[in-house]
Amino acid sequence: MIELDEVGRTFTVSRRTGVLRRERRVVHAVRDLSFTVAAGEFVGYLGPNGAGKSTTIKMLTGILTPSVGRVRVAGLDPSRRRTALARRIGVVFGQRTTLWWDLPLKDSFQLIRHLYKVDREAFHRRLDELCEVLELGAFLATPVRQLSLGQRMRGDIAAALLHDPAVLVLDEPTIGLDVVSKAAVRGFLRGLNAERGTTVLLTTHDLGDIERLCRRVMLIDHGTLAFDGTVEDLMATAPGETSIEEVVTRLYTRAAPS
Ligand SMILES: Nc1ncnc2c1ncn2[C@@H]1O[C@H](COP(=O)(O)OP(=O)(O)OP(=O)(O)O)[C@@H](O)[C@H]1O
Repeated sequence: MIELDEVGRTFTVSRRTGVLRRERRVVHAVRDLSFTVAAGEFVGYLGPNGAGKSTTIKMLTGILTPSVGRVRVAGLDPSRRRTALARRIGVVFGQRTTLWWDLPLKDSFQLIRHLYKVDREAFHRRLDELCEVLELGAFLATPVRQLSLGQRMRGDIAAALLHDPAVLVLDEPTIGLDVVSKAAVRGFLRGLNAERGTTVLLTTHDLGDIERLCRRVMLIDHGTLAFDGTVEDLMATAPGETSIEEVVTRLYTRAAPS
């Protein structure tokens, strides 16, 4: 469902070093990154700040084009087939909303139905299901700006799934949520993957998300894949450690590649 083959992405940044002088520097946000995610997998994508996670997600969703290498999502090249891909992928950014701030939640959903050209009957069926499992009923008529963070996040997740995508990419979906809201979001995502077979790629700094949801974990560091395996394999990289926080801290603090 997701394929990356020797993908690299660089950015050129320039900074002023004198009155008339600028220094240009190439940042390798992602380099030589290869992995595949099969249909129905639930994969955690971990890495320290600046490791290259968002850059990867932006390439998967077609926002950024790779500098080198090949990306395929649902068989499509994301940067060339963004419209076709939009029908197959759902994306949730925990730090931003895709909903219309001043509109009631249900109006945002209607706009999304039109944008994605979702058939009216299929839309209402899907919305009813999502309202039930995400418990949206009580605030469907509330403007998004009046929603609590937990309510807004459940609204954003529903919005990403109204067109029933095969792949869901989540960027920190539980950030800032209290324990009850976190448990609700996690329970929903687990059910979505188990019951509908939706492929999920989850980026998070919350290792509780990883422990509770992901069978497989990929860890990116300095733009390259530093680990790919099960949570048990991850724990086995630091024998004697019992907490995932400690194991991940060890991996994050390893020497940077030259
Ligand atoms: N538009 C850009 N221009 C220049 N450098 C960039 C740009 N976007 C990302 N970078 C650099 O690429 C590297 C990877 O950034 P990226 O945002 O992908 O990391 P991340 O793993 O998502 O980090 P975080 O966990 O902090 O969100 C960083 O060194 C960052 O400064």
